[in-house]
Amino acid sequence: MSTADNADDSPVRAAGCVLWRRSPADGGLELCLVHRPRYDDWSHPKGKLKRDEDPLAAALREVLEETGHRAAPGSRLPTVDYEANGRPKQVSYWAAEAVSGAFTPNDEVDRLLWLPPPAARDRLTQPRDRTLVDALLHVLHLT
Ligand SMILES: Nc1nc2c([nH]c(=O)n2[C@H]2C[C@H](O)[C@@H](COP(=O)(O)OP(=O)(O)OP(=O)(O)O)O2)c(=O)[nH]1
Repeated sequence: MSTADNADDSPVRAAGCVLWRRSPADGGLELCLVHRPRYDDWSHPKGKLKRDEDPLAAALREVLEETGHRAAPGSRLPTVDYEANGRPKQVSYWAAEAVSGAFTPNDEVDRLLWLPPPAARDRLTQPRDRTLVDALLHVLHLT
C-alpha cells in the first residue's frame, strides 16, 4: 500500500467538548447544544483539527468559535467514530465547563441552547452523540 493510500484511509480527526454550566436560575446542570443550519441538526460543539494541532486545543478552539464561550477542560470522554463523506471520522471529546463569553449567531451555528441532561439527550440528532451526555454525568459523579 502506498503512502497516498495510507493517507486516504486514515480517519479524519476532529475534536469537541460536552460543554456544561450551572444554570444561572437554579444551579442545575445544563449542557450546551448547537444547531447547524447546514445540516439542520443539533450537536455538541466540535470541528476538524488543523494541521499538527493538539486535539484538546482544537476542542477548545471549536467551542470558542462555535459558541463564543471560553471553557475549562475536565475529563476526557469516549471517542466517537463514524463515516462522513465516505471516510472514517474520529472525534475526540472532553468535558468542559463554560467559564465566560456569549453566543453570537454565525455561519456555522445559528442557534444555541442550554438544556438539562434529559432534554439535551432528546434534542441531539445523532444517537452516538447522546452517549456523551451519560458519559458527562458519569465523570461529574452525577450518576
Ligand atoms: N455530529 C455527528 N454527526 C454525524 C454522526 N454520524 C453521522 O453520520 N453524522 C453526520 C452528520 C452530517 O450529515 C455528516 C458530516 O457532519 P460532521 O459534523 O461530521 O462534519 P463537518 O465536516 O460538517 O463538521 P466538523 O467536523 O468540521 O464539525 O455526518 C455522529 O455520530 N455525530
